[in-house]
Amino acid sequence: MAAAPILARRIARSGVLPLCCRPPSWDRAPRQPPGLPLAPCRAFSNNKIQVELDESSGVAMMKFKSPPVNSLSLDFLTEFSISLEKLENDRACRGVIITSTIPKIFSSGLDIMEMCGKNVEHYGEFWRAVQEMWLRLYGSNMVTVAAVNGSSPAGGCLIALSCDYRIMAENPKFSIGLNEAQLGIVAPFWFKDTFVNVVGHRIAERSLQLGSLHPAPEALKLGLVDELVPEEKLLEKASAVMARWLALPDHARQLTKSMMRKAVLDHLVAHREEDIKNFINFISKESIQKSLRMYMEMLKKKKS
Ligand SMILES: CCCCC/C=C\C/C=C\CCC/C=C/C(=O)SCCNC(=O)CCNC(=O)[C@H](O)C(C)(C)COP(=O)(O)OP(=O)(O)OC[C@H]1O[C@@H](n2cnc3c(N)ncnc32)[C@H](O)[C@@H]1OP(=O)(O)O
Repeated sequence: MAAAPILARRIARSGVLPLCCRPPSWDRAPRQPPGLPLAPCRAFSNNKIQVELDESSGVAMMKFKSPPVNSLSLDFLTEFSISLEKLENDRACRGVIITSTIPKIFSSGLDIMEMCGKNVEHYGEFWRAVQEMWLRLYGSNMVTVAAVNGSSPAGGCLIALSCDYRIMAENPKFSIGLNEAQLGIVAPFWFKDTFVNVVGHRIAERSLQLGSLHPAPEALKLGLVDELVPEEKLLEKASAVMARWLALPDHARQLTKSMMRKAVLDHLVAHREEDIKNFINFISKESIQKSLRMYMEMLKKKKS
């Protein structure tokens, strides 16, 4: 466990080469000729994320398993970035499906405790890890499909928004959205840009100002998710969608993805340090700390 902060610092300081700056790895996994025995499944599991790569299809299944709510702590974010990096560098992997092992929760977003009562150095390290995760996921050369099998507020929604395709369980009790305004905080420009790129400016403006969490059927209407399916069919559907996307030549799809996302990625890459300073200044304000504490109390009261 003591290695985690060191690892976090290492990965955070190493800098990321997002999609737009990396040479595309074209046609990564050759299709296995029919008749050969199935290629083995390779798995690696850290504390909070479990990954299984099926070499015959080139598809990895990434499952969040950090109870109680898959909150995005510094350790979680570090594991997430490392897992993405491993898959990105693995020529056998062409796509990743992201889902959760926790019933009813995809991810509860950034871990609020990482933003409460800590020192400036910690805030900087944490925010760099949030940036790193997004740069890797939004800039990934792989096909990324989010199988959203539970609620997905704020940072959880950002993960889904950063994928190429979103399928959500059709349970109206599950909601998704960038609800930062409800916590008295502000979604940074790159959360906003990712949201706008998915749902368009007007819907994003209204939803962000109100800090809305949209129940699954509403999320579908807004285009925030691409389809709803019964929960038990979610992974089957995600695999079918993945197969359709992987049927295209990798290089054409990757260059198209890069063209669509480059401006937004470049914006953060060019302003990374300034963005970290803004976060530190913002989150260190006593009024913001008070809002976050009140929000956490409200969450605890809701339980009792
Ligand atoms: C112009 C100037 C601009 C400058 C801007 C610069 C920078 C930007 C600044 C800040 C940006 C920050 C961006 C933040 C993004 C985020 O992601 S914030 C997190 C938002 N998340 C939420 O609001 C979710 C809150 N949680 C819930 O709604 C529910 O917990 C749930 C996920 C729906 C699950 O509900 P349920 O199953 O009923 O579980 P509980 O509510 O009982 O929760 C269990 C325990 O987990 C704790 N917890 C829940 N969420 C979080 C979280 N995100 N972080 C930490 N802990 C969390 C909860 O308190 C319970 O704990 P206990 O068991 O009571 O100890």
